[in-house]
Amino acid sequence: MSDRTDPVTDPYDALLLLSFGGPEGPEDVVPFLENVTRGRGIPRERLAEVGQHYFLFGGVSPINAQNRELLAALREDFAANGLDLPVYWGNRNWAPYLTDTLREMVRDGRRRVLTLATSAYASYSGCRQYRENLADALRTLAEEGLPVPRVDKLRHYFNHPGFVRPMVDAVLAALQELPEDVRDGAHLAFTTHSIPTAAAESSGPAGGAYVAQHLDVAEAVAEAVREATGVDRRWRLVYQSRSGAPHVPWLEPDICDHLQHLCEAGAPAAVMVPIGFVSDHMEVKYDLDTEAAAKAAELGLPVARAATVGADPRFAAAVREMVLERAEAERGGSPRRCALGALGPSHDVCPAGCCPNPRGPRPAAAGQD
Ligand SMILES: CC1=C(CCC(=O)O)c2cc3nc(cc4[nH]c(cc5[nH]c(cc1n2)c(C)c5CCC(=O)O)c(CCC(=O)O)c4C)C(CCC(=O)O)=C3C
Ligand SMILES: [Fe+2]
Repeated sequence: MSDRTDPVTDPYDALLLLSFGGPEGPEDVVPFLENVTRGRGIPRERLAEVGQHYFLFGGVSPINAQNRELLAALREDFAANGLDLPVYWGNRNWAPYLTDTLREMVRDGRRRVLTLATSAYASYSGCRQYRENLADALRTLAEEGLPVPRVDKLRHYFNHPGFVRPMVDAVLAALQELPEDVRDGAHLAFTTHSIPTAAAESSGPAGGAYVAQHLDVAEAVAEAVREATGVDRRWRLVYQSRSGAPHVPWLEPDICDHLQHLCEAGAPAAVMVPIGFVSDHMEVKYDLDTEAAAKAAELGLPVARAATVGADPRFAAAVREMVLERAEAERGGSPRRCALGALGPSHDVCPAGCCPNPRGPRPAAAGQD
């Protein structure tokens, strides 16, 4: 049992890396998809199609390996900087399951947990859904008669320099992969997960945060790439991985339609920049590297795909900074909060009603409601 905290991380006694989870073999695919889509009204055909994406890669999502790497990077960074804060990992939809991890944490004596979600932006899917799953897991612990830890969540880090700068370098590296004669004319296609337009409109404390945050990041990355290359490239925020029923409007344009449009408009090349994904997910491996790459090949449009941030040491360092910053704020101090772009640092605690659940209110942890 631990009953002490490191003074610099006080009041926190653990960090929880909270992720989506993904299958690790063919037999996991269907149960994983059932976990993800329970009660969501996803059409059967869409599920069969998404299952095929996983089977194409041996039923293995890249997300778990990426999280293991991030976990190792965080532990290494904390140790190298004298931070005595244990890091645990739990997922919403696959093993290691969040509830099992929290049970292990309370058995280890952890009582005040700070959460890092592998989703950088505001939205129901990217924020409140994580908080609802935290509340469900905490309720299970209470039902089992276990101590219930207090759980907080780190602010949205989409605009943290430790998240943005690796993306700038990734774009510069992707540009180098393009043939030299089309490099300067290459468009930047910043891409993120599409969500229902209604969810986009209600995202964040005042609405519209999902798109506004992505535009802020795209602008900051495009500007840094312009400074580094001396070339002012055209850019646009586009979407991918649309799901749901066809009659429900989701954010558009889709990356494939955008590539078609670029081609018709005479663009010589494009770099796909998956700013919406913290690491390589199936959406990156299939929807971009397989589907969109095939579309580009069919169009004869040279494309490159920028790497995701993943376990970049600068991101691990950013997490450490945000942990220290939040701990200081919890102790009543006023820490400096790093942020690039125009929006400024995000709130520490989601206000009541932020990123509402489209199916109606449910208990959510780590926020004002
Ligand atoms: C905004 C957003 C993120 C980014 C933020 C974050 O990272 O959290 C994200 C991440 C992810 N989404 C993932 C997988 C899936 N998402 C689905 C379905 C949905 N996603 C949505 C949104 C998002 N999703 C939405 C509005 C739906 C419709 C159903 C619903 O309202 O819930 C479905 C069902 C099949 C389908 O319809 O596609 C699957 C299998 C994986 C794992 C990938 C891997 O294995 O590598 C990851 C990281
Ligand atoms: Fe998703």
